[in-house]
Formats: sequence, structure tokens, C-alpha cells
Amino acid sequence: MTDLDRGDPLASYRDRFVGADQPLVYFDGNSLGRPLRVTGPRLARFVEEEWGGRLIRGWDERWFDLPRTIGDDLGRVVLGAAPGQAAVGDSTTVLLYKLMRAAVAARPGRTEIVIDRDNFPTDRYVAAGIAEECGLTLRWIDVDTSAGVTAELLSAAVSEQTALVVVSHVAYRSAWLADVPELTRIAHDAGALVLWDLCHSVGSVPLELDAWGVDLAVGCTYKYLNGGPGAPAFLYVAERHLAELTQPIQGWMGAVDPFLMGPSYAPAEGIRRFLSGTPAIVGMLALQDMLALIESAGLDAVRAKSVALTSYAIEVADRLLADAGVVVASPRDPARRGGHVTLNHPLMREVTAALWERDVIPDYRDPHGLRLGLSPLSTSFDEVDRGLAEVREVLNSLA
Ligand SMILES: Cc1ncc(COP(=O)(O)O)c(C=O)c1O
Ligand SMILES: Nc1c(O)cccc1C(=O)C[C@H](N)C(=O)O
Repeated sequence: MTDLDRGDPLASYRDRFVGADQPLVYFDGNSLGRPLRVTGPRLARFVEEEWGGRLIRGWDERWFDLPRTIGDDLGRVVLGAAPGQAAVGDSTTVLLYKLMRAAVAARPGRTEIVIDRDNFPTDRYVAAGIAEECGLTLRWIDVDTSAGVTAELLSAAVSEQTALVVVSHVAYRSAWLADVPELTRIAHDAGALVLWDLCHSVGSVPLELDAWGVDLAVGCTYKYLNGGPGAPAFLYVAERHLAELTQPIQGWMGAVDPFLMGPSYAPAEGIRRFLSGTPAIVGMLALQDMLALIESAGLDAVRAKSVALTSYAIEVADRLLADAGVVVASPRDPARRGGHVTLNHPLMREVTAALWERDVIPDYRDPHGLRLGLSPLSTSFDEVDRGLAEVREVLNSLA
């Protein structure tokens, strides 16, 4: 344990995660968070008691409303959203499709979707598919891969033709933290809607979606919310848009009365209308455990630890790796940085492969970035020290 770990008010939270007591260095909590220790027994209890005991009655008793009730929990604990505006279900990709499609339909006559070239592939691919489907054009914002979308770049891209702007809050490559209220205001001034991808911020960066005037947002739950591989994503639709937006996948679970099984679709009131098919109940349970943990730690304290971890990683990289040609490719200003740090070097693809052999698990992202995902409640400062010392050794051995 380092002095920084001894002084860390959240250090004890690490013990709550499966495997955190092992020597393995885990820098990929921003792709797949560790499971919580309470989750295994809880899932077993669910199988025995709720699924096995209540059987089909479980739908009436609790499961039917779970996408909304967990949505409200997300709103309270991590999104800064009043109840009734968030729900859990589908993958982020499917939710991106639903909300982009709903948004462009709500801006008839406008011909463009604005998106940046460095946005996550699924966001770009879905936007391209919708542009093709609806006869729209993509207006690309060129961003520096070590930065992200700024107010200047967005102002230059939007016009009276913009139907929708799609931006990631934290850029998956650089960790650039976009200014949500400012960019939202710029899009609104042009008469457009904005869809925020919160995958890399939710659970590590505090959000105030209601106060920031956000229209629409999606995010995954398997990163900093530790929901497990393939856990369902969430969506947020601001109350003022709930009645005006129509999503394209009109399934029975988003209908006004699913069990009426009527001849035609009529959307439910409120956020339920954005659901489509039977919700993945088992996949939502782990997420509830992590939300409870974040609530007990306090999201501001989580962010403070995240900033301390990323600042420390940059400090160690400067000290240990700069003379080997490693360049910090994430913002140095913590106010502009999310929960990970990317380090560039021409050999990072080979370095990443060698690190995995040594039980140090970051990931690699083109063009030559080693990405360190530092999950605030489960990563220690000692892990940062040990992991970056291994990076130095591997670089020496490859030189
Ligand atoms: C910014 C961003 N959007 C979307 C996704 C993923 O979407 P899905 O869960 O549908 O694979 C990820 C990560 O995989 C991501 O980092
Ligand atoms: N969702 C993932 C998956 O199913 C397999 C491997 C990695 C992922 C990720 O989450 C990647 C991550 N979103 C990224 O920013 O690169």
C-alpha cells in the first residue's frame, strides 16, 4: 500500500470487489468493471427465491416496473435526473438507434446530423445508417484524437439544417470531457436536439442532466456501473420531450397496456414508451448493487478519487516513461478529463500484448494508445505504480 492509498478515504471500498485482493493490475474498468462481492450471492438468491419461487408472478410483483425503477435510481444517484425520465433496457447501440431516429423525426425538414469523427464507432455507424435510412447528411466535426469536441468546433458545425448533434461526454480514446451545458446550449441556439453518449462518464463523473438542459442521453452499465458483461444500457429523455418523441421499435412492452394485446400499437405514457421487448431482468441486478455502493460513497467523492488517480497516473508517466518517448494523450487539466488516461507511443500495441502476459490489463486503442481505465472504487494508487513500472520494463525490453 502506498501513502496515497493510506490517505484515500475510499480505499476500503476496494475490498468489496471480487479479485481486487489479487496481484493482477486491472486498468480496464472502463470496458468491463469488476463484479462486487455481494452480487454473486444476490444473483443466486434471485434464482432461488424470485425466479424459482415467484415464477411468472414475478412480472406483476416487481419485474415489469424494474426498467423504470432502476431508471429512477440512476437518475437520483448518477444522472442528476428527476424520476420518470430514465429507463434501463436494450444495448447502448439499440438505444442510440431509437433516440437518434426519434430525434430526427422531431425536426422535420432539417437535413443534417452533426457528429465528430472520433466518436465511438457504434455512434458513428448508427448515425450513418439513420442518415441513409432518412435521406440525411452527416456533418463531421474533425477533432484532435488527444482532445475532443469544443464549443468552437461545434459552433462552426451547426446551422439551421442541423436536426441532431451526437457527442460523447467523455471521449473513449482521449478521455476529453466535453462541456455538456455549453455544447447543449450551442445546439439549442441552432434549433437542434442533442444526444449525449454517457458510456465513459456515468458512475465516475457527476452528471446534472436536468440542470444542464440535456434533451437525450444513453449510456452503458458494464463500465463504471459494474453491471456485468452485456448488462442492459439506459436511456434518458427529458420530461419536456417525452410526449413529442416517437421511437421506431414499437414493441408490446412500450405499449400503453401490454397485456391488452390489442390490434394496434399505442405508446405508453412517459419513459415506458421507449421500451420495446421483454426487459433483461437478470442483467439489471448487479447494477443495483453498484448504484447502492456509489450512493454510499457519494459521487463527488468518487470523482475526487478519479481525478486523483488520473492525475497520479500522468505524474508517474511523466516521471517514468517520458524519456522513453511516451506522450500523454489525455487532457492534463483534470476539469477537462474523464476517468481514464491514454499514453501514446509507437510500440503501444506490442506493449499492451506483453502487459497482458504479465497480468497487467490495460487496453490498446489506435493509433498507438495505451488506455488506462482507472475505476475509482476498485483501483488503487499502488496498482498505478506497479502497472506503469511494468510499462517501463516492457518498453526497455522492446527497445
Ligand atoms: C462511447 C461508447 N458508446 C457505446 C458503446 C457500446 O455500445 P454497446 O453496449 O451497444 O456495445 C461503448 C463501449 O463499448 C462506448 O465506449
Ligand atoms: N463493450 C465491450 C465489449 O463488449 C467487448 C470489449 C470491449 C468493450 C468496450 O466496452 C470497449 C469500450 N467501450 C471502449 O471504449 O473501447
